[in-house]
Amino acid sequence: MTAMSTVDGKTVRVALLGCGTVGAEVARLLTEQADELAARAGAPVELAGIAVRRPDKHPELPQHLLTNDAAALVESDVDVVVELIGGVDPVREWLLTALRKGKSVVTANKALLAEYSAELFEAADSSGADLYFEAAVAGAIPLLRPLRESLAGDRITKVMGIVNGTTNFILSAMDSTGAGYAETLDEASRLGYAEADPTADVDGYDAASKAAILASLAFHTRVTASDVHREGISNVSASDIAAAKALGRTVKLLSICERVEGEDGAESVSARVHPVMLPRTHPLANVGGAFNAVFVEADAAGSLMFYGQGAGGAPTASAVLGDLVAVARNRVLGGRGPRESAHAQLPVRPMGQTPTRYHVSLDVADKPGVLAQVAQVFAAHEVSIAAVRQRDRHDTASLVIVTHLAPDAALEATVEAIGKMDVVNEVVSVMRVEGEDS
Ligand SMILES: NC(=O)C1=CN([C@@H]2O[C@H](COP(=O)(O)OP(=O)(O)OC[C@H]3O[C@@H](n4cnc5c(N)ncnc54)[C@H](O)[C@@H]3O)[C@@H](O)[C@H]2O)C=CC1
Ligand SMILES: N[C@@H](CC=O)C(=O)O
Ligand code: NA
Repeated sequence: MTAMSTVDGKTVRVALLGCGTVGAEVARLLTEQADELAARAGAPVELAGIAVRRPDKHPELPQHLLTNDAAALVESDVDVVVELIGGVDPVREWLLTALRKGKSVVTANKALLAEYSAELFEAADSSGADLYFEAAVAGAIPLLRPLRESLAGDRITKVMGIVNGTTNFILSAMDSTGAGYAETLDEASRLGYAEADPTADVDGYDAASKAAILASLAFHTRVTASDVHREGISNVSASDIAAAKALGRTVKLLSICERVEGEDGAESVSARVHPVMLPRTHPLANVGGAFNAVFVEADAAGSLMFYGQGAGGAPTASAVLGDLVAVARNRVLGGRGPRESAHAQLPVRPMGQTPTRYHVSLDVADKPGVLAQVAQVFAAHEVSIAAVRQRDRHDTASLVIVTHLAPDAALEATVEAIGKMDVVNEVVSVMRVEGEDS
C-alpha cells in the first residue's frame, strides 16, 4: 500500500442515504477499498452512518451504522452526504440542509438535479461546499467531469447519445431477438437498470432529466427537464422496428442537445429526447444492452465519443466513489470543485422550430400519380425530400420517404396532411432520423 504518511488529513466522515442497487455497491466498495481510498484521498474516508427505510431488512450491513432517520444523519457530525435514494422529496430538503451547513454532496439523482440544480448550487456556494454528480448521467462513464472541467475552455456545439440503459436494453432486444417489450422491461428491473418506477425510463423522463443536465453543462445555460421535448419508447412498435430493419437502420432512444443558430444569427439551445432511426453503420447503432454512448462535438476538440456501462449497481458506484474521492481531496487540500456555470443563458428553442429529419413509411394505393400527389404535400409544407423508396404489393404499394432537415412542426403537419389523403391507406411508421446512410 502507499506510504501512510500521505494519509495525514482529518478523517472524512460520510453519510450514505439509501442502500439499494447503487448504495449497496457504494457501501461495499467503501469498506473493501478503505485503505486504497484513504491513500488516494489523502485522508481516511469513513462510513459514519447509513440511512435505510427498514434497518431490520439489512442484516448484511454493520448494524451500528444503520438508521431510518436520514434527516438526523445529515445533521450529525458528517462531512459528506452521499445521496442514493432518488426522487425529489424529501431528498431535496436534506441536501439543501447539508450544503448550507458546509457538507459536500455526492448524488446520482438526475431527477432532482434536472429541476433544482440552481438552488442546490446556490446552497453549496453559501457555505463553500462541493456538489458532485457524475453518476447522474451515463452511469460509470466519465462524462460530466469532461464537460465541467476538461472542455471548459472549448465551445461545445452538440451532445447526442444514448443515456438510458433500460430503454436501450429493451430496444436492443426488440431489434435482435424480437423479444417482447414487457418481459424485457422486467428483466431490466431485475438487473438493477430500471428506475424504482420504470415509467421514468420508458416514457423518457429519465433521459430528459439527463438531457437537461447535459445541456446545462455544455451550453452554460440553465436547462430544466421541463424545457426538454420528451417522447419515450412506449409507442415504438414492431412495425417501426421492421420498417427500420428493411432499410438497414435501427431504432434508438436518443438525447440530443445542440446549439441552433436562427436566421438572424441568434443562438439558442435545443434539448430533446425521442426515438430515432439510425443507419446500422452509425456508431450509436451498435451500442447494445444497458450500455450508453454519447458524442460531444466542440469547436476546437472536434468529435469525442464516450462509451461504457450506463446503469447497474457497480458501474454507477464507480462514478459515485470517484466523486467521493474528489470531494475528500478538496477537503484535505482546501480546494473546491466547479461551481454552477450558467453565464450564457441561451434561450431554449421550442421543438416545433427545431430542425429535424423524418422517416415516413406509408401504405398507399397502387395507382399512377400517387407518388406525385404525396410529394406535392411535402412541397406544400416546404419540406424537401431526400430519398424515396417504393415497393409494389398486390393492389397497394409501400412508400418510404426520408426528408431533408425541416422545422419539426412543418414535418408534423406534413404527416398529418398525408394521413388524411384518400390514396394513403395507412401511415405505417413515422420516426426522426439521424446520420447519413452509407
Ligand atoms: N440503478 C442504476 O443503474 C442507476 C441509478 N441512479 C440513481 O441512483 C439513485 C439510486 O438508485 P437505485 O440504487 O437504483 O435505487 P433503489 O430503489 O435500488 O435504492 C433506493 C433505496 O433508497 C431507499 N429509501 C427510500 N426512501 C428512503 C428514506 N426515506 N430513507 C432511507 N432510505 C430510503 C429505498 O428503500 C431503496 O433501498 C437514484 O437517484 C437513481 O436514479 C443513477 C444511475 C444509475
Ligand atoms: N434507469 C436508468 C439508470 C441509470 O441512470 C437507466 O436505465 O439508464
Ligand atoms: Na457518468
